[in-house]
Amino acid sequence: MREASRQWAAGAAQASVTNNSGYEWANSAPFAIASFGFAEQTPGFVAVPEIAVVRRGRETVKVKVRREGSHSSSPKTPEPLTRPANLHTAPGRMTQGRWRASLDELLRALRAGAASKVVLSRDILVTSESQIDERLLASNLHDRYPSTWVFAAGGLIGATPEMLASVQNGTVRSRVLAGTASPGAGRELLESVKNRNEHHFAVESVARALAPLAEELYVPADPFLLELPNVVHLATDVTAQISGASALDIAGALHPTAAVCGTPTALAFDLLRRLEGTERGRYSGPVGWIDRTGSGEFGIALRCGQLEQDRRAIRLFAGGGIMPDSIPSVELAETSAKMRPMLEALGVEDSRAADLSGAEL
Ligand SMILES: C=C(O[C@@H]1C=C(C(=O)O)C=C[C@H]1O)C(=O)O
Repeated sequence: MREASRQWAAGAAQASVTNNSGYEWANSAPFAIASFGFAEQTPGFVAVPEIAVVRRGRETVKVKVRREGSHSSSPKTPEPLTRPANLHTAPGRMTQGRWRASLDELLRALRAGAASKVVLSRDILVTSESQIDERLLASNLHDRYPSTWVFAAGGLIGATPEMLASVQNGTVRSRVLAGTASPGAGRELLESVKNRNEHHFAVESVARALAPLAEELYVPADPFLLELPNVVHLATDVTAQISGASALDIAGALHPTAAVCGTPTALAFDLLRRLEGTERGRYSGPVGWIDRTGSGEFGIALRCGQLEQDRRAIRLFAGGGIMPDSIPSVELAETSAKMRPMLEALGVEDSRAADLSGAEL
């Protein structure tokens, strides 16, 4: 991410911008879309669209980018949206059975004091007889989960409720989530010591990463409830004033938070790498956009799936924070609930049955 930040700062600064829109903010064009791996070795994805339609509130701007020496291609007429045909769910690399076995081992390690919290994830594979149309998925996610940030970057598509870093003229906002329950169980969630501790680790990891960079830092004492159609989360909005750092720099400094890795970071990372039988890729990494001035938004890539090369399969991921007193069946149900948005967006009718059919217990 550091390298991406350096290259973007050097490249975008040279862009000459003609702004006919009448909107001041359009001077910050061009915009890049970027997504990075959970692990540092995973290749990232950065794209500067030749034509981008950028909307802020009610204001819409069409941004055209022409690279020196390249001819601008004329835009193609978009194909109509298509639904995937004959969807089938299959076990992922980390089946429910493997996940359970890993969870048991992880609980033993946590109870022996190996770490305080570790996020353990699993995956399922959804295949289709036709190519999966990411525009349809993004549009369905946006309709059903309007309070989330919907993304599609290099075949990684999802609707995340968690904002790693939103940066606008030196003001940084981070929405930290950790601690999850079924919709309607918010009161119990707020009173649950296990969930409050789990949440505290995540907030602390964000505050600790921002503190050395920030001129001002505000961390609310208590979380609020973020209600979504599939789950309810404990949430804390951390804000800071940081000058001279771009959205990429700040997202890079924050990642990985304890919401997706654990506490302490290095020990949790080693444990999850050993116990997760899947490669996370860009799931749970930073995903978002940045403009020429360094302002931008990077969410954490959650509630998402990665399209396979031929676009006839998509791998869905979900995880949860494991604490020494976690109850396996509750944690498993939580990962199923977190896969629901993507299964619904694909048009899988019974998402619970679909997850189970991909389970291979
Ligand atoms: C890891 C995921 O979600 C994260 C873990 C949470 C938890 O353990 O309670 C809650 C929100 C996210 O920070 C995921 O959705 O895959």
